Amino acid sequence: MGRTEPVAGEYDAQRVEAAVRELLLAVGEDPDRDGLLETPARVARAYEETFRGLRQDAGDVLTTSFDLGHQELVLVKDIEVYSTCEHHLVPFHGVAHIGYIPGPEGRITGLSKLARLVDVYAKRPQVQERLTTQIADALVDHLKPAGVLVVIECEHLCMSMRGVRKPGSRTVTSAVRGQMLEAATRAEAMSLVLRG
Ligand SMILES: Nc1nc2c(ncn2[C@@H]2O[C@H](COP(=O)(O)OP(=O)(O)OP(=O)(O)O)[C@@H](O)[C@H]2O)c(=O)[nH]1
Ligand SMILES: [Zn+2]
Repeated sequence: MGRTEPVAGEYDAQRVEAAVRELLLAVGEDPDRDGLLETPARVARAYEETFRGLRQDAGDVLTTSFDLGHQELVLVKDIEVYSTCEHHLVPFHGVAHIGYIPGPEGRITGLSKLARLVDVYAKRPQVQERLTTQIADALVDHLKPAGVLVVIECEHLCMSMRGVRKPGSRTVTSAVRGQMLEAATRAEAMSLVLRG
């Protein structure tokens, strides 16, 4: 079912731990001081979660689908997104709005599965554009919907806490597929997304 995605290798916690120790040394810290002793192991545990999506694909989460014969828009708004910018390895975070119109086969997925799908792609080194299109394409592949709209709004900490230092700016990306490309349908979905 769906297109095959590259599956990452096993998560190597020991290697992450060694790399974090090396990183601390490289920035001039002492990884053997009291407060940092457990940090490499802690970061290794945390990164397992932060990058868990590398070892998952959409088929792992879009497991439940039902045939309800409903062929109108389904929109889930304000799904929290925490991802990691692949350029600086710092977080970007915000919300995703996912809308789809079931296809003639009428397949509907559980609402929670849409939020899980966001995490499959967010829990990887990412750029926001790719995150957006991967979610849309996964829905197309797995649910065969008549149309899909994915809108993501995020603040990138690489732009807030360092570099250009512009806290509060939000980046909005969208991916639109199928019937949702039609002006009236898209306008209806977007007005629901923007309605706060
Ligand atoms: N298109 C896109 N750009 C991103 C994303 N996350 C971070 N970036 C940008 O990636 C760019 C990397 O630019 P570089 O010039 O290689 O890196 P840099 O010297 O650290 O750049 P500054 O952030 O401007 O200090 C920056 O402009 C970031 O704002 C994203 O999700 N999408
Ligand atoms: Zn960045």
